[in-house]
Amino acid sequence: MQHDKILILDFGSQVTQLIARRVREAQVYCEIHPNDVSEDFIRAFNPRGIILSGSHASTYEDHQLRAPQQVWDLGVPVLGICYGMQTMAVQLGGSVEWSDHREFGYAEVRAHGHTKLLDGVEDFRTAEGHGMLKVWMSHGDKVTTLPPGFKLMASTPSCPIAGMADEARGYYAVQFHPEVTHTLQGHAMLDRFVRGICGCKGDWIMGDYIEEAVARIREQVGDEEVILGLSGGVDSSVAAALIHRAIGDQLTCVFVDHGLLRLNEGRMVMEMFAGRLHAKVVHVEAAEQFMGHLQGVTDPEQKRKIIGREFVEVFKAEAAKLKAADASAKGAKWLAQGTIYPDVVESGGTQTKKATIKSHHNVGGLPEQLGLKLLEPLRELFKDEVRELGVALGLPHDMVYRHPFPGPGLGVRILGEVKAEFAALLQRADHIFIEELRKTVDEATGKTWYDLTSQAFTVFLPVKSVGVMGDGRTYDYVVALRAVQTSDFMTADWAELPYSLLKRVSSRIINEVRGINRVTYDVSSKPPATIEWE
Ligand SMILES: Nc1ncnc2c1ncn2[C@@H]1O[C@H](COP(=O)(O)OP(=O)(O)OP(=O)(O)O)[C@@H](O)[C@H]1O
Ligand SMILES: O=c1[nH]c(=O)c2[nH+]cn([C@@H]3O[C@H](COP(=O)(O)O)[C@@H](O)[C@H]3O)c2[nH]1
Ligand SMILES: NC(=O)CC[C@H](N)C(=O)O
Ligand SMILES: [Mg+2]
Repeated sequence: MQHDKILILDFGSQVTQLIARRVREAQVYCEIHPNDVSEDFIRAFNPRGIILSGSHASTYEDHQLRAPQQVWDLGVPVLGICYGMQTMAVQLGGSVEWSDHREFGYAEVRAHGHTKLLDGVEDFRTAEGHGMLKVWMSHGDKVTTLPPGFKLMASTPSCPIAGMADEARGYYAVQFHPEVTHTLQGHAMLDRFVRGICGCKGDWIMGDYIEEAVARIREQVGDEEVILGLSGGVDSSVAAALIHRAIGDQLTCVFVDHGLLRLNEGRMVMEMFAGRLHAKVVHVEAAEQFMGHLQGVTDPEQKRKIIGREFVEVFKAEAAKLKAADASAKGAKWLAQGTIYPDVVESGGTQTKKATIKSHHNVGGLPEQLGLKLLEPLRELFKDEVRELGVALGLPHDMVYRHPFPGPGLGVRILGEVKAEFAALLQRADHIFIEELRKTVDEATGKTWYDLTSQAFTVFLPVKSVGVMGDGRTYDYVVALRAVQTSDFMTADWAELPYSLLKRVSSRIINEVRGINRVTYDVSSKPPATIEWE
């Protein structure tokens, strides 16, 4: 199926991904590519419209950072946002200047004249009858001369040209950021642009996408065998359900129990996938192997490396077994992964060198060592689209809306040396915390505290403290509860859980988990802390 497509050219803004999110919410397919893609690429992409993102750069300092000429030759509508507006102005004959008045944050913008983009889109009206918009601004430079053919579309007192349009050519530009949620009508504007102005149909719907994805997987894979690392997390579960829908028993899922999973996780995953979906799942009991190699190791990075290495070992062994068991000696030719669009965007192009805070581990990097081709059916989707797809595939809501769980599991939630007895205590304490979060409804929003937090878990501290229970002295371990709210996991705030909830969790853990006599709550944000403790 051919979808109508929007091309987003990225000039390096921090919020380019959000443009794509908003366009997808308007049910229009779009992709983000670097601003300097080749003209052939643009022609082949065949967009119905193009959006130019913001940037940290200035047009009068960086003379190379421009939209390719093809953008203006293609004859499709173009929307410039912030730097995208400034480069549009400069490239089409207007001008941009440095301004001593920087605007950062909330602003009120007045709409001028009638344009297809802003007509009827407003937050309030002034006494004089001007339509006003509440927006988010982040700029120092501004357009000072309109390019020929353009008219004024919006202004603020300090930025007289805050929006401009050449409607005959379908060119629109705004100095503010419609992609961030602080711009209240931003969603409406982007929807207007992609559907109303570019004429995209709005055919990007997850329920319909299943059929298309299934056909594509069948075509790619043919009659070959696929293996997939199944973690019970959202991405790998949805990938498994989708691939299973496409090729049935040609898919073998490998679920590795390293002894560091959540309570009852192994049973839950097997019931779901083997029991309900009738997918082939190999349940690898590898607790001894992982625990054996972790014995005596206390350094967090070393623990992560060992766990990553053992994942690879298990996979190699399972792939070899599969090959040996296959009478036709074909064996698995494909490794499926739950890679999603943010993974693709974050690992592509414009990344700067960053310090290693911790080495995240999953089974990425496997294909080279295994000699398998890579199957990544979710690589075009954002997390919430993956979730919608999961629901459309019939996975239960609770599974699809789970908090993420790191590959190394409880291995990075037991500080210092990992021991089976610590894991057993932690599993039970964590289970109580999650159960109470799921049960407790916030009156103001009507949502459970599980849904109001992005990630919540319990950390085991290998220190003992003194307590008193039933008139006797206890000398037992301490756990910390952690609950955070975040949209991207790059920064996070600790969640302001109700005291009554914390009280119930604490008293249940201390009463029900013998071996723990003290519960604390982690009140650190990221940064400077990280979400996990190791
Ligand atoms: N216990 C495991 N057994 C098999 N594969 C695993 C296991 N843990 C992690 N993986 C693999 O590592 C990948 C990356 O893990 P990651 O936690 O980023 O994603 P996820 O578990 O699929 O989803 P979520 O982000 O919701 O936890 C998984 O998709 C899965 O293929
Ligand atoms: O698949 C994963 N493998 C890992 O090794 C790993 N380490 C951290 N995380 C998750 O990443 C997010 C950010 O965590 P940090 O603030 O602790 O770095 C949080 O959601 C963490 O749970 C991992 N996920
Ligand atoms: N966010 C942006 O795109 C800013 C563009 C430009 N550097 C300015 O400050 O005006
Ligand atoms: Mg996971």
